[in-house]
Amino acid sequence: MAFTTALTRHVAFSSPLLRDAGYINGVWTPGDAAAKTFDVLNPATGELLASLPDMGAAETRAAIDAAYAAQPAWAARPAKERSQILRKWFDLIVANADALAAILTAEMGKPFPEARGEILYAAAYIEWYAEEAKRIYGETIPAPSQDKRMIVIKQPVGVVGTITPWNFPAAMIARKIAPALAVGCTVVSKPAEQTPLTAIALAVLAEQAGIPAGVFNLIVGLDGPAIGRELCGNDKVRKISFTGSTEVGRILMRQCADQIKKVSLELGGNAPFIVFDDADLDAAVEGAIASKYRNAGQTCVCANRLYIQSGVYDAFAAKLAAKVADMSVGDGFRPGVEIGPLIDEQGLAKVEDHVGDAVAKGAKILTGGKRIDGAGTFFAPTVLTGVTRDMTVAREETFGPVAPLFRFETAEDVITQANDTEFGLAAYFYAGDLKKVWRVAEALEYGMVGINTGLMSSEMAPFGGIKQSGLGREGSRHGADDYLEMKYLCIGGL
Ligand SMILES: NC(=O)C1=CN([C@@H]2O[C@H](COP(=O)(O)OP(=O)(O)OC[C@H]3O[C@@H](n4cnc5c(N)ncnc54)[C@H](OP(=O)(O)O)[C@@H]3O)[C@@H](O)[C@H]2O)C=CC1
Ligand SMILES: O=C(O)CCCC(=O)O
Repeated sequence: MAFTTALTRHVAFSSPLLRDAGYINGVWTPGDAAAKTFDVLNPATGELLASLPDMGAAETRAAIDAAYAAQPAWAARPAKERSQILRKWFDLIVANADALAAILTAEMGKPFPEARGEILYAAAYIEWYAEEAKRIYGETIPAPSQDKRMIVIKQPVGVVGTITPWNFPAAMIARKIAPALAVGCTVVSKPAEQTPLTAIALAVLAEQAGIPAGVFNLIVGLDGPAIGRELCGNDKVRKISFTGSTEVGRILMRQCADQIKKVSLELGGNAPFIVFDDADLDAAVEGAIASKYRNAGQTCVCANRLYIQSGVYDAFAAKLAAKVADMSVGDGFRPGVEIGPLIDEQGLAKVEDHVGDAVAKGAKILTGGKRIDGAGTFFAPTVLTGVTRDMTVAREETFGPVAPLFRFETAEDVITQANDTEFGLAAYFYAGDLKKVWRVAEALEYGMVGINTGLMSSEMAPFGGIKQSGLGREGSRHGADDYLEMKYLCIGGL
């Protein structure tokens, strides 16, 4: 049986959106590996949700061939037509938001309202790039002589391979596929093994929207490395777009080097969240909760290190701990739950390890600090004080609901500490003084800086990092550039 009653109990109304297959060249196919399957579990209960075909390199190759064959005709369509098809996909996703959110909560664990928010966030990227499809402008350049004209046109890069993580099973796919399809690329997409069902449901709606066969292909499977090797090594694929760990990003970049394949990488973070003495403290606490505990702390832009200036350290810690202690933890389908399970045992073990290391080196637990016994992979939302830079939480992304509070004295000192990491994705700070706001914003070595806010993601803004947090930007008008080649035309003899 492909889908279990544990799944249909939650998502019975959305079963028309589910298939127990990958999607290659417009056909739902179990692939050559039909005999092999893999299990999708609900992290809140440990229950089996579905068994899916475990596809690998052979199916990936078939999908690449289909995408390669479909690409010229897709690119040749007027931009307005591609735009209208994407717009229809957006409309269908919004119309099915509850059903999609139920699938997402069942396989990933985030609370249902948060899952619904993610579905609408994912849809917003599709809407945005449906609009941008019509605005891929070139340029004319004043020529150095009268007999010439110089023009730049933009063309799609070709077939794109996307590899995405489990923490945003809808949004990460949407923000890669939408710009790719909008500008005329075709796609072979591989979702994380923990969360393939949301991807399948999005593909079902893509088919209904009229996205032609071969334009969007989906491979589901356990063997990420084998699928990745095929995507990176196959010369019909012209670009890889990846979101996930820095470690895997590095592997993919190396694998793409042989063919000088384009890469977009959205990798790990180690976000500082700084609260200065002159900040609005209540707003800073709200911002810290929004940034730190969103998705149970499992986002690459979650605050990872909270730096609090001495004058407000104790007051901030007390206010934050009081609110965090009240957060409701549980199955994401239960009304009122704010923190769902972590994705799996491995994720839970990493969080336990970070807290254990901090406590062993002298940190104090104000609230939380331990796993919650039971079937699911739950960790109590935690606040740690007395945290110092020799602790693992200072260097590594925890990816869990743990707020470690560091104390600092001066702006110069905190900027040095905040920048003392190989990562450079997101940073946040709360301050009142305008001069300080500018100075600190400019000094932070990050791709994105939230100032007096803990949430800044939007399809309208360029999302991405510097240093070892990645290459390229997703969202905004800049996000389309990652899927375009520039071609210079020089017309002579005029
Ligand atoms: N930037 C971000 O948003 C994310 C960061 N992370 C960070 O990474 C840590 C580990 O999480 P994890 O889920 O293991 O992240 P990974 O980077 O391992 O997984 C992300 C995606 O990459 C695939 N993948 C894994 N190995 C390869 C490979 N060699 N070649 C091609 N694709 C591959 C995975 O497939 P499969 O699922 O089949 O293994 C999945 O689809 C987290 O604790 C967190 O710190 C994790 C997720 C997202
Ligand atoms: O962790 C991630 O990579 C997803 C980022 C979510 C967001 O867009 O804010």
